[in-house]
Amino acid sequence: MSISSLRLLSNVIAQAVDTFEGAYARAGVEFPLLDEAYDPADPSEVLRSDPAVEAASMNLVAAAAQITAVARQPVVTALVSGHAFQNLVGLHAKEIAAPSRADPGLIARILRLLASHHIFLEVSPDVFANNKISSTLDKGKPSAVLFEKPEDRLNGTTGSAALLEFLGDECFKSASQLGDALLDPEGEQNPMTRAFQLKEPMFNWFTRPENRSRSNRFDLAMHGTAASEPIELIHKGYDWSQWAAGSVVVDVGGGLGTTSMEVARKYPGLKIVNQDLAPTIENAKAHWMQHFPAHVEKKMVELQVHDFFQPQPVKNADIFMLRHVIHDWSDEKAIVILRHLRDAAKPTTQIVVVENVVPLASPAGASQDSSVSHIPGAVVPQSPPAPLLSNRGVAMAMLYYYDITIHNLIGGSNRTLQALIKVFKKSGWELVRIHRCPGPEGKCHIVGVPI
Ligand SMILES: C[S@@+](CC[C@H](N)C(=O)[O-])C[C@H]1O[C@@H](n2cnc3c(N)ncnc32)[C@H](O)[C@@H]1O
Repeated sequence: MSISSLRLLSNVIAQAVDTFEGAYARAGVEFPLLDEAYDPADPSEVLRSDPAVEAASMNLVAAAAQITAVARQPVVTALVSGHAFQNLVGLHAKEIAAPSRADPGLIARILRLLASHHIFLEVSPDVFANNKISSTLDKGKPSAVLFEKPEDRLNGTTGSAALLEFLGDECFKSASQLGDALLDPEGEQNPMTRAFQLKEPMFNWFTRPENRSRSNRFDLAMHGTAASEPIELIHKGYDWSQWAAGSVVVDVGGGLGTTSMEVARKYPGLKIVNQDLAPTIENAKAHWMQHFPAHVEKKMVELQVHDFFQPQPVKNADIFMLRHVIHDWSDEKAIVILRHLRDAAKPTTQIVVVENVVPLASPAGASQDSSVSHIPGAVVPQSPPAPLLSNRGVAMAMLYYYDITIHNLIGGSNRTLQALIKVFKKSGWELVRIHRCPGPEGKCHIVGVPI
């Protein structure tokens, strides 16, 4: 990369800063400070989801990461990346070292590492406080209460802390086995199976009584994905209004039913069937009674135990929705799931797969290739400014981290469009349309009809 490319990157950064400055000045609010606690309702945080601010933020993150990669010694970048898994460990400030009976010196060193990544503040030597980033994980309870009843620690939280715990536990421990599995082609290929000595896939293992707290944490963690992917996005792609009252939406592997609940709130005439494994459906019943009892009382939602590797019992579905489900599984298993839905479908049934379509990092990456350009929504409308990577690099890193994490846990993958088309076709569905939701993550609603 030449010096002029560095200049181009710094121009991208300067332009993004201009956009931030203009938007905050016009709204008359201060830009949020990192040293303050996080409050999602604060106008300065709300303004972050303004489309222009969001786009500028993506460019700024991508350019800042790219200019860092160029400017820093390559070996230092490689070594810092090699330690990146440590960023996933969320810890409290020094004063809770006593109830946790951890070594306060070690706690301080870990917190200092996090503070160096702008997570927590070291306000004076060995004294740490929350900042905006660490406070997103606050469980809202004093540490004495948390340690008195650790099994209740996540109750009543948004799910962000549950998601981080899941990343630091099952995901991190599984990731430690990825290299060994790769270099042992004759041995066990699934990193989580190696790490936890499993005899069954993660989700079946979760249903064991001794894993109830892991399963509860996972359900809450999935609910917590709403923090980075606002739940209203379900209305910003697929057109739910095309379906008359009485139409049946089956949320396959729906978890607590967070997404179908949002659909039902806006279209209360739709009948929801939320399907999942038994322990999750038990949690889903409590979740719906707490958050949308009216729909339960009107019998407009059925919370049904169903294993999606078995024939689909609902034969009158208008929509089968699968959010973050197909990406959990290998092609072979995803085809079994979708084939059961195809066998139960009416000619007019649609499937709506809610997940990301992975852009390649190559120059053609964002738009995929011309063989798919006839599919509405296949081509990404906007390319990032040069010389940013076509997939916006580190600004989209989460997508690629999750891709590898899903592989480590259960052998699934975040798929490219071509891979999705293939899986749809092999299970009797034609991928007809993609709705790209606004926002940094680029979540897609991928629509299929029976072949
Ligand atoms: C990644 S989560 C997504 C949950 C939900 N759709 C959401 O977006 O929050 C995958 C879901 O698939 C469920 N699941 C896994 N194996 C299953 C099976 N064999 N049958 C039914 N559900 C299953 C899990 O319990 C979990 O709730």
